Amino acid sequence: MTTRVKICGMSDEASVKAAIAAGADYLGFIIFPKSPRGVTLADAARLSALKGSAKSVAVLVDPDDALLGQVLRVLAPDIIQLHGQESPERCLDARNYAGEGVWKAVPVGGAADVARASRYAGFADAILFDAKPPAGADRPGGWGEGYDYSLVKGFDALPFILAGGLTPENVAGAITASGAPAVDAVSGVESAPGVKDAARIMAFLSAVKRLEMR
Ligand SMILES: O=C(O)c1ccccc1NCC(=O)[C@H](O)[C@H](O)COP(=O)(O)O
Repeated sequence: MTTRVKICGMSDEASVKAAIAAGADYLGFIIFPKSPRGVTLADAARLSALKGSAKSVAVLVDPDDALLGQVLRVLAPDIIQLHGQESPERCLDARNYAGEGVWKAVPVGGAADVARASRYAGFADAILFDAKPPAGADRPGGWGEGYDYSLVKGFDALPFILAGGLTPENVAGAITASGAPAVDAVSGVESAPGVKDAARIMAFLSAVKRLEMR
């Protein structure tokens, strides 16, 4: 089975080119100033122009209508990923600003969190399961923390993407444990927060492809 891959936190041309060369399906642009990988909309648009057949994902945290409008005008992303406290109805609103749909990030601490993600069925197009951020964190994602990936196995209310602590070293095991049809990495393909590592991006994609060939 083919597993889709999103490399998130694109902030420079070299890493966009590395992700495309490695075969990434989605490139994530984090429009959130507190992130070490945060980019301006103008920079996201400039980098997104290099995406070729990959899809662009605008990662936003509780955006208001004004920001959604700017995102549409400047970046025109294929996907909007909502990574805050957005309700199902807010996900539905955000669909008007994305070419292909909305992904809702849901932090997973236990089985109840996974079950609660079903409430987004009919409102979002996919769930991105992620780790819970550390207490007092100033951003909701990109912490490199994992969790028990088998908790999401069998989730079928919506398509899902597995995220949270994925690395070239653990992604094959995580796919096997979760049955994920798509995976997403930020910290695991960096050499330092916000600094993408082309060799680790390539190793991540290679690990996914090796698993598919088994
Ligand atoms: O990565 C960030 O800095 C970030 C900041 C604010 C909102 C979302 C963010 N990341 C979004 C993602 O989709 C990450 O891939 C996800 O949180 C997993 O990150 P990691 O565990 O570092 O791979």
